[in-house]
Amino acid sequence: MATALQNLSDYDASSFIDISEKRFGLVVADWNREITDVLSAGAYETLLKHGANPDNIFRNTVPGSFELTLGAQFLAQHDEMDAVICLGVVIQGETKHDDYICHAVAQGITNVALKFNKPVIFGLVTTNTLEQAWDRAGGKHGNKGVEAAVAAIQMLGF
Ligand SMILES: Nc1c(NC[C@H](O)[C@H](O)[C@H](O)CO)[nH]c(=O)[nH]c1=O
Ligand SMILES: CC(=O)[C@@H](O)COP(=O)(O)O
Repeated sequence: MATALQNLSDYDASSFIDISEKRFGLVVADWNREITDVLSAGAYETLLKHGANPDNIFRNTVPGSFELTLGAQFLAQHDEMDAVICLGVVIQGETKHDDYICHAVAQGITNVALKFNKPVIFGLVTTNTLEQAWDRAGGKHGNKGVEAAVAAIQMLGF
């Protein structure tokens, strides 16, 4: 279902588990920082809203979305880390570079989740335009950071 038909910030919290003792890593790309900061705030506030302890949320910044995978692995490798949320914004450029980044990050994050057998969430905004990115960072389509935090909570209750 396209994001235009499913607001990223709409969800049903009725089945959420107690996350007060869960430890979350936030890995945030510094590229497009003015947007990724909004995604990060959305994820952080959603975790707190549903009972996470702020002392158990560990935010780290990486240079760009391509580095999200290694940043996620740095955190996921620790047994005490329960879930990792990766947040970035890749906006189509003049070349195919954005395609390579997005595909590498999607596969890389999947590999880290499978390797360490824990939720590693793909919170990557992959758009054609800056406007589309803002639409998914607190705009008309909601906040991808909220969606990513909800996915982490839901997977911890799997
Ligand atoms: N163009 C975007 C990038 N590019 C940088 C890469 O992610 C990476 O940091 C670089 O290739 C060095 O390894 N990153 C984004 O997050 N968003 C973009 O739109
Ligand atoms: C994907 C990006 O925006 C950046 O890494 C490269 O853009 P471009 O393809 O215009 O060089």
